[in-house]
Amino acid sequence: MLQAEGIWFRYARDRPWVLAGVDLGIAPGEVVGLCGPSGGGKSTLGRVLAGHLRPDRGLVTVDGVAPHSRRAPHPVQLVLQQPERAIDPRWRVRQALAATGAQLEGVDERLVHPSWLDRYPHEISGGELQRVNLARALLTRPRYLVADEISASLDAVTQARIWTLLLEHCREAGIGVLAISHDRPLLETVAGRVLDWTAVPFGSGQDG
Ligand SMILES: Nc1ncnc2c1ncn2[C@@H]1O[C@H](COP(=O)(O)OP(=O)(O)OP(=O)(O)O)[C@@H](O)[C@H]1O
Repeated sequence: MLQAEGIWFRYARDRPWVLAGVDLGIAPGEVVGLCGPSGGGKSTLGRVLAGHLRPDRGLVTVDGVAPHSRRAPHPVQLVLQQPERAIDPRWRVRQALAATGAQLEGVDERLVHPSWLDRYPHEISGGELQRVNLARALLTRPRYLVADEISASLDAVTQARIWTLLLEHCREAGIGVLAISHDRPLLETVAGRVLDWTAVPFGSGQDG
């Protein structure tokens, strides 16, 4: 179980709280959608869950344990909207995948076509690069995936393809997913339940 309990976070002491007492639980293999207003703190929560940001208060645990080892890949992997910002443009796809430390034989050809391996990021399409980015996260064998607007810049067909691949992999491996998107119909298609932060706003500037 991925559990976030009483998470408070702000980017600086003189800034308003972005997350103010957020609780969230995601079971293995469960797909949870998160939508809400722009600037509401969804991406911030994703970064806290994946260990990129440390909460000011509260705890994130996976099966009751707070992930902490810097040597092992984090059990919660974050996949972002712009894969070109996540992958070094000077690396070929093969090198970007190998940097995870995993064996490349483990790369699923449904996600990454072998012909892409010797190309640079600018030599494959945006949708293909996002598939490489997703494969990179999956190669670390995460327990949970935070998919933050991963298909927002893609056309409808590519978007559907990415989500089909992601859901297939996560179902097979029992990976829980937090899907963050402005696209509520998309979330209702991919997720078992959708949390709407419009109804319960965070980041409303509470002091605490
Ligand atoms: N690195 C940062 N430094 C300072 N403030 C930040 C930083 N990143 C985000 N913020 C602020 O934190 C708040 C929440 O941002 P966040 O990106 O988490 O919201 P969001 O719900 O994901 O928004 P969107 O739907 O537009 O992506 C916003 O007010 C934003 O300006």
